[in-house]
Amino acid sequence: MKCIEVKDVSKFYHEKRHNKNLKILNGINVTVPTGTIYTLVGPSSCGKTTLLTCILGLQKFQNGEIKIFNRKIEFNKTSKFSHLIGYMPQQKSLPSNLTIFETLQYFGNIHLMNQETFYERFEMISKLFELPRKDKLIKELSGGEQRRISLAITIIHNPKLLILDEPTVGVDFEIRDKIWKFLTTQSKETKLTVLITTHYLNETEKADRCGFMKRGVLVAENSPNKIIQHFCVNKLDDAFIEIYSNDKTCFDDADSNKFETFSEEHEDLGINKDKIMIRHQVLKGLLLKEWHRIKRQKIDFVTIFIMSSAILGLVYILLGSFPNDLKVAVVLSENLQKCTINLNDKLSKFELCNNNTKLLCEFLNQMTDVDKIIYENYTEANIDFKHGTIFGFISLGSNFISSLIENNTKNIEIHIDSSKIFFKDFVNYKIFSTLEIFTKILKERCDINTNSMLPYMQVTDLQEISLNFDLSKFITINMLAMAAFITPMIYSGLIIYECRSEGIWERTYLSGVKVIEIITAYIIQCIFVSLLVTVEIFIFLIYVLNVDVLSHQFLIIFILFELATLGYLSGFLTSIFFKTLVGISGFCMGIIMIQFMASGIMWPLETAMIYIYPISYSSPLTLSRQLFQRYKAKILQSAPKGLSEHLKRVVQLVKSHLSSFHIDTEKDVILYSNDGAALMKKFGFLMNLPLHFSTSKNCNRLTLKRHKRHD
Ligand SMILES: Nc1ncnc2c1ncn2[C@@H]1O[C@H](COP(=O)(O)OP(=O)(O)OP(=O)(O)O)[C@@H](O)[C@H]1O
Repeated sequence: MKCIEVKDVSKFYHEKRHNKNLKILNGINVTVPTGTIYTLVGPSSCGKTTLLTCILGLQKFQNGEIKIFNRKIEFNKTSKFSHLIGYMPQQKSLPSNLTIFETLQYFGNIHLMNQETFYERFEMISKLFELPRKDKLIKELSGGEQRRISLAITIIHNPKLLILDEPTVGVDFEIRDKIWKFLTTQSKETKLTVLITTHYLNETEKADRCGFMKRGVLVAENSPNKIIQHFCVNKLDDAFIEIYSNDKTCFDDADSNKFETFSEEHEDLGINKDKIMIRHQVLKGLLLKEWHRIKRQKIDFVTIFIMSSAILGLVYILLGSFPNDLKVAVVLSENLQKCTINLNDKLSKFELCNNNTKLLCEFLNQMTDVDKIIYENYTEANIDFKHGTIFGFISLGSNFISSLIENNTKNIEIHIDSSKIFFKDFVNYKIFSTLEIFTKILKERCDINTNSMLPYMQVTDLQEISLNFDLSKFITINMLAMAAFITPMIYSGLIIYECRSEGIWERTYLSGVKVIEIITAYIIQCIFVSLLVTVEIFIFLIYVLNVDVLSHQFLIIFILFELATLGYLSGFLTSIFFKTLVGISGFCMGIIMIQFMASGIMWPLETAMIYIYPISYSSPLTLSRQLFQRYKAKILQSAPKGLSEHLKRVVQLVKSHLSSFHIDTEKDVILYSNDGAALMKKFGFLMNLPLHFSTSKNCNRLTLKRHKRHD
């Protein structure tokens, strides 16, 4: 009976660079009878591994025919033989973070072994190959130990055919002897067929037949003894020299003819006719392996997952807050330089109101949160401003106070670095609010009529006074989406890379695991990871950041989950298209950055050119943003600093003048008064301020409408 039959097989690789075909196998004929050990020898690169992978259906070949168990082999369709074949590749192909037991259990599961048989085989193999303690991690084993584990995997399911690619490399003499004893007894007692490649010719002598390959051609095939006799030498080593140095051949056709042709008997070997689409035990094996991996890499796993919360935490800490200690120069004319900034003295009305220097000091005192640097000289301040060492400067003339009261703005000059857009707004805001407080002081403490001062604020250099510093609100929804997307993407991309680089997939596939089973296992992992990220972000939002998710919890959960799933799938697809770590991580970063830019997180999309829109609208982040918008979901930081602070001040100001008022930080600001004319006189200036409000007047009501925001 022939177990393997290779007839006239040729294979070449197309070399793109040289545009020519590189022939690796050239009309190879190999016959391996059932119950025999066949060694394939030959110099490095002669095509031994290529032949084995063609036999296993892992590689395509251009000409010829290969049969195993009387069945024609087709590329990528060997799963029906999986339980009959054990393949040990040249690379170790082991999951480095699993223990010896877990590794063998994984292969036991995907081979559908029942528990009892598995434990029996495990004990037997452990003794036979003198395996280390079963709870030792694969990565902790020596090279020789790992080879033994690799061989143990190959035979755990008691296959009928073993295809071993240099199994004894790096294995000590004693164990090598044991392995060969095992192979020879098994071939005799259980009709095990073994096709083995090796560079050790002394091993070859123990085989029933051996084939010598040279540059893709089988140049000799016979039993070791017959080859020795044929060349009239004492050892195979000498025959090897005759074959390779002197270009001699040795075939004995009679030998192969003595084996019977294929019979229907092979049908009884139990060709896999499994019709179940997803086998429970296989799925369990796949998931268990991933679970063990997560367990072993828990620090990496937790670190990746904490990233989501860390991103959000940083957004809340860093964005939307006021900048600290921005250097702002204050140029004071000579007679005002005596002013000390930290003047906190409780001054009497007379001392304060009749002394411009004191009033100025009070004015500067009100300008908090900026680092005020006093300059004596306008030119010096201007030079420093141009060099960028100070962010802006205010030059106050000698009669600044009186001119302020008289509504004469010539005595104040404000320069702000507008290239730093957020800071510009902040400094504008600071100056505006300082003036606002200052006018209040003048009014309340000095009884100075400040009404005439109010219009002053319209004519200063403060072109764009943004009262709204709740930047975090705009960014948070996007960041939330980003955080949910990033972690699963990176996780799935890297996990798949790790599996592939370990070489586990090839072995898993050869063990008969179906693509649908692998996909199902990934979907389950995807759901698990996405749920984890969703729950993590949701808990972080509510319990750590104290974010009010209002009544849109389910929408937020849905969007987070959907984004995490899309992130996971993106990582999965990335790792399919890119084979290297650099490719996967680079592409993941690229996708993240593209989404970051194109989804309007960084800058409103309305400003983008129209051809960016397709990219933008294909981004999951844009879609989720739109969902938020559509359902008017609100995610508010517990205390959006800028807006609420400012509005509180406006409220105070308004309160002191108006009979009733209604204000809501999210809605329009509506000011009511019994006297419409007085209302407009006192607060008409608000209409001219280019705030984030637009205004409309209606008799006794002044409405400050919030502009539509991009989020
Ligand atoms: N994907 C590929 N593309 C191009 N050439 C390849 C590819 N895979 C293998 N080869 C070439 O095919 C030849 C045979 O490789 P193969 O691995 O079969 O050799 P081998 O006899 O098993 O060598 P060794 O004993 O060193 O393992 C080598 O020259 C190798 O460079």
